[in-house]
Amino acid sequence: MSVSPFLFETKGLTKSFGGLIAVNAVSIGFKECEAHAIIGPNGAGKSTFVNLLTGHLPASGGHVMYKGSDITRLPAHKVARLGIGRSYQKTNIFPSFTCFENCRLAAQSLLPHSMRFLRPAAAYREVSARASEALERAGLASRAGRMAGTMSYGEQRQLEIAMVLATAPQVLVLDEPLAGMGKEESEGMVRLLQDLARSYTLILIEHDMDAVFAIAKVLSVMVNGTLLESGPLDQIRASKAVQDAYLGDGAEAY
Ligand SMILES: Nc1ncnc2c1ncn2[C@@H]1O[C@H](COP(=O)(O)OP(=O)(O)OP(=O)(O)O)[C@@H](O)[C@H]1O
Repeated sequence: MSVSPFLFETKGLTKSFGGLIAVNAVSIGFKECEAHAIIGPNGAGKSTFVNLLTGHLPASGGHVMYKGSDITRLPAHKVARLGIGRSYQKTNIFPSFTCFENCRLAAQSLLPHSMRFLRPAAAYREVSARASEALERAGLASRAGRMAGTMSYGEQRQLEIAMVLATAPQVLVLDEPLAGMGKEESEGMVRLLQDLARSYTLILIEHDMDAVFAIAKVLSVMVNGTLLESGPLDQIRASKAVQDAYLGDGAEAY
């Protein structure tokens, strides 16, 4: 039996909503510690695809493989516990809690089973340490005691990333992390994601093509639920099919 070169992989993944096939037999491989962006016009099926990847939606067909195991039927909380962290298009924080408390809650929610046997004080220390590390990694150490809802929009999106990091993931699945950000905030987020791409497997949905080109090493292009092409940045940039369908004259419209 051949060993897959991929950490995370879909095989013929399909999702229908009634008569609409939102994701149509999509097979994509994600290598360890590689930044991989999924791009495509509105309605191409990108969010549905990552919802299938992370167990937030049940697949109609096909498979999701992680470290050689079939995880297609696992619910979202079990997928998360395997080390697949996920952020959402909309901010998902508790605004009246501090940044530290938000991260601590995130860390606690995915406490590994092994840690459930720790005494409460030791578990509290471990969870607090994870929360502090995550804030530091996301560039928010100085904001630990700040009430989340009083921060700028850009910092709230950074906090969301910190909350995912607090769950000690190996894979980060980020759905439009730059959405709604101004120029300066976007630049800060790109730097953060470039840094994270050095230690995590990053799966990114993003419409900002400058950001995608600055962060991702591999691109997969979806159009109308199907995978048009998947490959290294230069291959996708040079692809006639991709230019015609997506990156051509109208690319900036997305
Ligand atoms: N829960 C649902 N029920 C019915 N149709 C849905 C559902 N979720 C998504 N769709 C449809 O599936 C298609 C793919 O949507 P999806 O949100 O995955 O696209 P997308 O590429 O993420 O778009 P965007 O870039 O605008 O976020 C669209 O036609 C959408 O209307």
